[in-house]
Amino acid sequence: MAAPVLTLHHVQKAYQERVILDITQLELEPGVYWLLGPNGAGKTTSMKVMAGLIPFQGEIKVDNSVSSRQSPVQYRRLVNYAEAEPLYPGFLTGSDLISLYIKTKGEGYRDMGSMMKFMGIESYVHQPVSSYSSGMLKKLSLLLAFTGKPRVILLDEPLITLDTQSVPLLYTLVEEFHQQYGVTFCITSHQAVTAGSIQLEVQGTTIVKR
Ligand SMILES: Nc1ncnc2c1ncn2[C@@H]1O[C@H](COP(=O)(O)OP(=O)(O)OP(=O)(O)O)[C@@H](O)[C@H]1O
Repeated sequence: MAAPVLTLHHVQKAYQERVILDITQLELEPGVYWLLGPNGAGKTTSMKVMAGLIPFQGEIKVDNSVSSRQSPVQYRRLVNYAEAEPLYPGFLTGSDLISLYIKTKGEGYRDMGSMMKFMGIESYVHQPVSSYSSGMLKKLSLLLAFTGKPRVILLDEPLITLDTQSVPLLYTLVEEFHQQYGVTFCITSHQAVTAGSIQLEVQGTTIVKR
């Protein structure tokens, strides 16, 4: 059995008094996970918790060493997150955002220029994001999730607004980053995710392996 990449220990998240997540222990070995569950089950909440973006009780560790609680900055460099509906200040260009991410996350596994070309965003990357369609914005946000040298990449609803030509490109990147760089993925989607071989399900307040 491979060592876990992500370990959730006594993780609890409540909005006001309502408990949304209550996970005693969950260990994710290296892999590509597809997080399933009906509307309102808690998938986005789980992603935000795992990304260290919202307050929660308990602790999450990367590689059993970097703690979301004790080393939040280092933790966030190791866990990248792409939101379901990304929002950025409209006056910034795609290039501004890419430069900012590279500055904070450091050099990536792959050259950003070739990834931009691969995802087909190089033709509009110098325009302000206020001029992007929702699909153009989505592609940019997905690309930003591949910056730096993360151990885990969380993709919340990556397929929404993505055109049919771009879906296999995303799967290729997921496969490459998993196989070549050992990145673990956790993907939420209401559509079948062919790249996701291991299924996780949000059941009640817990995440279980199917
Ligand atoms: N900021 C918030 N404040 C209060 N309640 C919230 C907040 N965000 C989410 N919730 C509630 O938490 C529950 C889980 O929401 P979440 O967005 O995680 O579900 P989801 O599984 O991602 O749903 P969907 O499939 O519709 O995207 C829902 O009942 C929702 O109303």
